[in-house]
Amino acid sequence: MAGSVITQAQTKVEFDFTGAKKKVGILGGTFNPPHIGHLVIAEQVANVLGLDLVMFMPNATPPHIDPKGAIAAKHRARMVQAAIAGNSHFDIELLEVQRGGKSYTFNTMLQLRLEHPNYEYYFIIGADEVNYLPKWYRIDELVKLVNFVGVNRPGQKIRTNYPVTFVDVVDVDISSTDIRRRLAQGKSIRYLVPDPVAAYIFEEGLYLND
Ligand SMILES: Nc1ncnc2c1ncn2[C@@H]1O[C@H](COP(=O)(O)OP(=O)(O)OP(=O)(O)O)[C@@H](O)[C@H]1O
Ligand SMILES: O=C(O)c1ccc[n+]([C@@H]2O[C@H](COP(=O)([O-])O)[C@@H](O)[C@H]2O)c1
Repeated sequence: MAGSVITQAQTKVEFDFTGAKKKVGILGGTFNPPHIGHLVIAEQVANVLGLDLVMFMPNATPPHIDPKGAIAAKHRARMVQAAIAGNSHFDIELLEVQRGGKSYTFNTMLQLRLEHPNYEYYFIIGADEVNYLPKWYRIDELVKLVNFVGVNRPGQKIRTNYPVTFVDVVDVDISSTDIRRRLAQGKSIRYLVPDPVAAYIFEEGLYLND
């Protein structure tokens, strides 16, 4: 009897060690600044797909857009930290900020998969990025490294031939562009970003002269 209990326990430990991969979402972004839309999509995708964790990953230099107007990565990373504080299944991934240069997702995911062989990755992107996937660096190889998860975004129709899992989220019509514009015009951003992010923006005087 005791022997079989021990055998069962040993079998279970072996199964957990070798078989069960952690399901980890990644929300990559410029986060210039992070806003409620980011938090909503991360939370709802995690909930629907049963993710153990979502890593918010600020880039260093965005690979495809003119970085003019993107404030220093250290500010964007601190704002992400402030935005996710208090949610135990959100965390920050600083690999791209530490590596510097253009943040190509293919390079990042190769590195992360080497560092965490027991993680299965789900890379979350909004509809605008889903439509842009054909232009991503080494996209045909990248789709084999991660599971892409696409979410709806107001004003964006989704069209893609790439393997993307769609998760329907509550429409949140908020963008970093609009928040920067509001700040430059002296308009309120309250409830568009978490309070600690707004506090950081005002303390540091970010975006006021855009
Ligand atoms: N309101 C939203 N609904 C759905 N997806 C979103 C939303 N906001 C951002 N995303 C997605 O989150 C990721 C990171 O977004 P990013 O940091 O570039 O914010 P953004 O609001 O798109 O910024 P910007 O307006 O400066 O382009 C992207 O994949 C983007 O599509
Ligand atoms: O690797 C690429 O070619 C690539 C092209 C466009 C976007 N990305 C990544 O997609 C994420 C969202 O990008 P953005 O510009 O919408 O913040 C962010 O992690 C980017 O680094 C990556």
